[in-house]
Amino acid sequence: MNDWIKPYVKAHKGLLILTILFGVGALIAACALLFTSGYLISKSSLRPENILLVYVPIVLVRAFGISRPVLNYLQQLASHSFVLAVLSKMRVRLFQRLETQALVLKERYAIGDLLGLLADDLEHLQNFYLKTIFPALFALILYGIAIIALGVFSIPYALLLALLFGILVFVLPYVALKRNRQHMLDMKIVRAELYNDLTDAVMGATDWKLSGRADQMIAGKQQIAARYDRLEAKIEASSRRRSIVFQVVAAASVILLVMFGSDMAQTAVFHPMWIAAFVLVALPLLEAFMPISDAISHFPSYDTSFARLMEVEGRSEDAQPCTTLPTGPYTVDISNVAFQYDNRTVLRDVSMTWHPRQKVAILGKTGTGKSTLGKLLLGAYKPTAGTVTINGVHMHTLRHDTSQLIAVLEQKPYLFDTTIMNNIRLGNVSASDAEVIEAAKKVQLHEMIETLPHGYDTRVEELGTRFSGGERQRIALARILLQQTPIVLLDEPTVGLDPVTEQELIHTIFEVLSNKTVVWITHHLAAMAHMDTIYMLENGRVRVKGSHEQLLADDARYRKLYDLDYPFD
Ligand SMILES: Nc1ncnc2c1ncn2[C@@H]1O[C@H](COP(=O)(O)OP(=O)(O)OP(=O)(O)O)[C@@H](O)[C@H]1O
Repeated sequence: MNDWIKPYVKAHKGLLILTILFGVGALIAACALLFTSGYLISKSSLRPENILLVYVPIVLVRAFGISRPVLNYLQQLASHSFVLAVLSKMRVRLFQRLETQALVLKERYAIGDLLGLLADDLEHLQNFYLKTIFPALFALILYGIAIIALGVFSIPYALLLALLFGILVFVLPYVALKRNRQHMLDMKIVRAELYNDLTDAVMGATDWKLSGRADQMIAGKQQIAARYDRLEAKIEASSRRRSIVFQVVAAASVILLVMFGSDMAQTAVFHPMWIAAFVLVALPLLEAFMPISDAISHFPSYDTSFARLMEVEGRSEDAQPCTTLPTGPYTVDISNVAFQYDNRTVLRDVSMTWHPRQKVAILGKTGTGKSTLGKLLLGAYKPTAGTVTINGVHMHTLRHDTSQLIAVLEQKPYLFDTTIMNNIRLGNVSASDAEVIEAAKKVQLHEMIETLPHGYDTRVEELGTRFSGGERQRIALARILLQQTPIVLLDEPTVGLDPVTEQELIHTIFEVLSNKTVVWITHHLAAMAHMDTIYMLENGRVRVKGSHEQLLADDARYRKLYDLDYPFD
């Protein structure tokens, strides 16, 4: 937690000091306003012969009346500037940590968890300062000043007031923290469950509807929401009970100050005129103490927010990043690689070397570790044993530079809800319109785009639903052409396409990628004739390797698979 607070507090010390000065200043001005007002009322009630006799308190009331809101405003300005500056740095830090895990994000976090992290935890931390730390700090400083000020007149009264105010400043917040700790933690868990459940429900809404169980899904959500409401009601009830105790102690403090005033007046320490002044000061003091208990009771939820942020940090790649990108031509070397997920070995002793412009297929049935090998190539994971290098540089040390060397075409490329032009330009944001059109022509999309109502400025709706599978792959392929990487990784890019569209796409892919290294991950043999080397994986090992013709001739298993895919060849 310290790690997510200390550096920011240090970096914005100036704003923090200003916040404290203005905040305490505003509260002192509020006390002084009521003090001088009390004096002014008492003095005026004695009918001073001349207005000049109360001239000074009148000016002071005006001065404090104006300075209080001004200082309050300045305090808000400084505290919000501090919080916004800190939050923006925290946000950048969180995004940077998530970015290093981008390729494995979906496997590591549920989408609801991520939303909770970004929307809830981070935003929530602004309350940590604005609603908890600052008010508690101001109240504490004011508590000290009030007791010292009273101690100047009477030590016993100061001690008694220290005791009463102590209940408000220390005991009630402590009780609130103790009693609400579990409720707050439960609330955080239920809220995370709600986020998770809702994202899951939205993603799977079609399936709920089609299975005729939409009502059941809604009832499930209502149950979680009801649990959340019950927890909120419990916290609310304990806040009400604390409020009653607060009012009783506050009343006792006012009575104590009345007694103090009259005692002082009787022993002629000061004139009875000052009694009202001392009593009225209690009001802004009590107002400052009021929000502390509620604020402190939220501490456990900040704790969990910090814990989740630290967990993300702990999971981010800890390897030393490579500082210089290797220069081409590029050879990829996979040497004796093994990989485990949670102690379960999915790749064993895998070795391959891919030369520049080589066309390579990683073939194997579902679950043999093909995609895992792809992720090792992209540097998303560090191998458990062995190395994956490009011109001698370990892939997992390349981090975001990987995208300069390897482009990826997946089964379902994501199309963003913007124009086709922008969607293609994603491959290289500095590409001109002419370069985008050139790429679209190469992947044979240009004519289709020209027929759309706004041509290249036609918007791709969310998830790209207006395009067919083949068209989406071509848009993604055009992106890859603009990205200009020497290596392209294709992970089942033609799955789900009809055989004619598939063959047309394969033809385009090999035509436009002829001068690049192509790594094709698949369980199906459609593109094998274009490959220089095919590696057949089985149970995480390379069972056999060779060209399409060699394997057809020498490997019965390969031949059988080919016959299943293409029975009439
Ligand atoms: N993040 C993960 N955590 C734990 N196990 C995983 C993870 N990702 C994959 N696995 C497991 O590792 C094995 C290999 O998975 P991988 O996705 O690499 O196989 P694949 O050959 O690409 O399969 P497919 O063709 O179905 O995509 C599978 O048994 C899978 O369940």
